[in-house]
Amino acid sequence: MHVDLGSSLDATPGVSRASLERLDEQVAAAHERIAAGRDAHEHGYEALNLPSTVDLDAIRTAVAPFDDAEAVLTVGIGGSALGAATFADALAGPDDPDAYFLDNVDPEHVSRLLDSLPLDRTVLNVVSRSGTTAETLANFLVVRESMADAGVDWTDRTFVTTGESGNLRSLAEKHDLPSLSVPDGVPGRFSALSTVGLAVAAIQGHDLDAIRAGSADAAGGLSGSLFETPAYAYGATTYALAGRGAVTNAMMPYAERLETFAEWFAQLWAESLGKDGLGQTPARALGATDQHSQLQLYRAGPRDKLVTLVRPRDYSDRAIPETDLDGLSYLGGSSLGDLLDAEFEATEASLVESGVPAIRVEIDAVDERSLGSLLYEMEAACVLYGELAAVSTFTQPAVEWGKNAARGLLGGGDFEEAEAVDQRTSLVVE
Ligand SMILES: O=P(O)(O)OC[C@H]1O[C@H](O)[C@H](O)[C@@H](O)[C@@H]1O
Repeated sequence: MHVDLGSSLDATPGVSRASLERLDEQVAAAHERIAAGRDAHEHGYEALNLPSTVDLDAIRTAVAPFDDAEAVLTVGIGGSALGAATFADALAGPDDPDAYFLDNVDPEHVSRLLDSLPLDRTVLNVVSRSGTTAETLANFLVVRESMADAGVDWTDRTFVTTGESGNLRSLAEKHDLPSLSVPDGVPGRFSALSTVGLAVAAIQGHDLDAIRAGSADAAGGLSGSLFETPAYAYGATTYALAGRGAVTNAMMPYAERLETFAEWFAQLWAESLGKDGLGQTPARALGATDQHSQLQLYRAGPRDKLVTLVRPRDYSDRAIPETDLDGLSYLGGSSLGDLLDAEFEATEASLVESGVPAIRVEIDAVDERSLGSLLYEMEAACVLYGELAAVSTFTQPAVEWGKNAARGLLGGGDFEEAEAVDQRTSLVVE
């Protein structure tokens, strides 16, 4: 990824080149810590070793029985869905099996989706690192029943990705299902480049080697200076801006195919860095669409934001037909890509003009190699930010609290968090 920090210099809030140079000493120390964590295979840091540890052949072998699939339905949530969905939405071609994701338990949505799928030609991909997430297991039971009702032997159509033990692992063993393991030490939101994120890409026929090559390039490029490492430039600058008041980070790709990437980024940034009263709220926007809605706030609202503008440098373009319609001739002979690029640059300039910090992130193209690199570098940026902020990047106690409360309410165990539900105050207005 290519990072241009220029539009964040001297904004309000903003950083100066001198302050980034001072911060670079802390970046060097954080880089040492990250390298030591990777060498010792520590929890979380291990995710940054995935380019060399992921077993692509194991993924290909696990999905080989499903080479006739017309659709792949992933049942998973959070880190067990968003990485795979990012690849699927970015890379999908017209002849690929369709990818669907059940990452919610909205009953109407689940029923409608199941009614629309050719279940006898669908692969069911059940993913849960812990093997205990209620939404995932409930959806799995519902899909399994639908398959049975449709006369489909679900054991022929299902594969599982989970930890070495737990409910899902036992189920896979009991029914002799093809399965993959979630690698040790890799938290869900850092697992896009592992078995968790790559199995759907394999079923869709995408180039796993190129994804890995892109992430390996990025891993090889990590150095002790933010001025030499795009991932650290992004992580250090977003950290510095948050400390100066930019507590919201609007992630705004200018490519429809990267819309899900912004969702993936939101989980990575929010769950990893939202600790101890610190963090930076990820907002999701899409260029150019959200120029016509959210940009007003970004430019003229509270001075608590930075905008990350993302775009591919190369894409297949489409010409705009010539026209003699009054006032529109300037569009004719141009292209949709020219227009989108102009919108990107105009938006960046408008933010600079009003003093709002922006960071420009460019990738070569929306392809396997660039995505492997982009996801790896955003993970490295996040880990660096967490080191600089001294937060526990790889845990999510606040999320676990809510999971326990919900499980307790459903009678899934004795969880004291569930008591808080009865203790809430209500103030009803009808
Ligand atoms: O993969 P699972 O164990 O089912 O977890 C799925 C998700 O559950 C929780 O909400 C965690 O906070 C997320 O980080 C995780 O990605």
